[in-house]
Amino acid sequence: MMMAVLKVWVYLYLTFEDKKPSITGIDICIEKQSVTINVASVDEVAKQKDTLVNEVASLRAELQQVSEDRDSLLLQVQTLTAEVVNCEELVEKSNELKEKCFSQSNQLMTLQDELEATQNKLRVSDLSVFETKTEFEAQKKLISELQNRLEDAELKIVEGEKFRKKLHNTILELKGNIRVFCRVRPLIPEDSPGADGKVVSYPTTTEALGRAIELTQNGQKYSFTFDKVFMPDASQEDVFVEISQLVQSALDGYKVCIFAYGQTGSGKTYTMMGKSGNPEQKGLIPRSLEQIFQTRQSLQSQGWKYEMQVSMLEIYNETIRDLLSTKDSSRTEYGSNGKQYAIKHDANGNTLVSDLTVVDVCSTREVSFLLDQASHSRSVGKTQMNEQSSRSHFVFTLRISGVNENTEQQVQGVLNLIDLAGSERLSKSGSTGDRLRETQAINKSLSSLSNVIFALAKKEDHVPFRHSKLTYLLQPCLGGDSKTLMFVNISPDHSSSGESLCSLRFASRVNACEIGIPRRQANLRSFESRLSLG
Ligand SMILES: Nc1ncnc2c1ncn2[C@@H]1O[C@H](COP(=O)(O)OP(=O)(O)OP(=O)(O)O)[C@@H](O)[C@H]1O
Repeated sequence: MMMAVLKVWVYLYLTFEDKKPSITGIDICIEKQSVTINVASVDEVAKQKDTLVNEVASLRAELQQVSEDRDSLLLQVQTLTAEVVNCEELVEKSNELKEKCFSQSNQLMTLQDELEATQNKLRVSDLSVFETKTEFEAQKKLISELQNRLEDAELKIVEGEKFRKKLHNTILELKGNIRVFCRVRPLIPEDSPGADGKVVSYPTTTEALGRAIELTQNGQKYSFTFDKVFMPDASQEDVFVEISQLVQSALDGYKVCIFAYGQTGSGKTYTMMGKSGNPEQKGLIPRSLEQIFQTRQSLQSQGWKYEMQVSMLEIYNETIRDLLSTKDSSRTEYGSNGKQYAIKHDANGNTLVSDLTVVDVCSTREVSFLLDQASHSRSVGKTQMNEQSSRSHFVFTLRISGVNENTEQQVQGVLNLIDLAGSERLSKSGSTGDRLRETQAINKSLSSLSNVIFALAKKEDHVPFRHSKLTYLLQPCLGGDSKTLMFVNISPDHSSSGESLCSLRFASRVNACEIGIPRRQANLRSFESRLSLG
């Protein structure tokens, strides 16, 4: 570009310099012509002059044209110079871009290398993913196989556990002992502050697991073993599962008796009745009834027809009260005449309480209604131990009479479910006046129970069943041929450790009692319209 501009300059200069001598020559020539004016004719001179003037004019015009051309070329030169500057900038930019391009192409090459390396890696990964996938599929198959095996094994365990329980029950039946289940309730807000639940512990050795309990009192540890120990986290369902077979045997014609023993507030009512309004917290009584009515339904297909009768009583201050009686006056045994509610046992070991209201029932709903009715009638008192302490022994009895139309077989079973009054000692209950009398009466029946247990454990000839209404009512369960289970309920509160120790000691003695082998009441049809209390 620079070269082009230079060339234009040189051309303009040369053109101008080229014309300059001819113009100067013309001027000289004119002067010379003037000198020779005398020689040539005026006309010729004039002619020559005109010619020269014209020539000068044309040369001037030509000069003008050249100068204009020069100006235009100068303009072009300026434009071109500006363009050259632009071009130079562009060249600079282009150089920069070239450099950039170069570095980027370098980068690109590096990236390409990297891409290639990554692609190689990807290829390798793809391969390993494929291998992993294949391995995963194999593992999945293995897991599914193991799961199936586990399910089978679990099923076998459940079956084995059922079988174990059955054998265990059979062994216990053959031994003829009263079975004892211990249940420790969780700590509740009402427990004394600072209670840390460390009073009770549970040994974990294979033979002790789920059966042993240790209680620490004044730094000393006392160990007990029962047929089953339920820790505080055991649900109502967990507990029911363990007694469901026993309940079932009432339908097979056995006398079954389950009672809950323990100090006030230890969880007896919770275990037996549970909390109403919450299906998960239903106790053993409602659950047992549900199971019995369900099984009754399923046994129909085998030709069995059952009739069931319910009675409920409480022993309060050594007095029997009929909880299902609709007449207020006849609710206690001294209501209308002193002969009411006399306890009698027949030769078959069945118990009858005279004049007690017995209601035929066909469904769980009917029994629930009766349970509500009974709970209203129950006497509930207040002591320092438990705001809503039940001060009476509650006895629920379901009599079952079954006939098989196909085999003509007849069975008579009884299910007694008993929630005993609190077993606390007088000094601790803080009772005075009426409450003291109540506590003494409760203690009398519970100490009678203890005496009966002592006598049975020692196999004494005379067992003092008649010393209290409770023991007399329970005579067939404690000394006869029924399947009897006692729950000993324990509070984990450290302030209850003394009472808990007494309860556990008593329960141990109960557990050692042999009451004989349970006898099934089954015979061929000779149907009685009313069953006596078992
Ligand atoms: N296993 C448990 N889980 C949760 N709460 C429980 C459990 N056992 C007992 N409780 C609670 O502890 C409190 C006392 O229980 P409960 O009334 O059953 O004692 P109790 O032994 O029947 O007393 P009483 O001798 O006065 O009848 C209740 O509030 C009950 O809900």
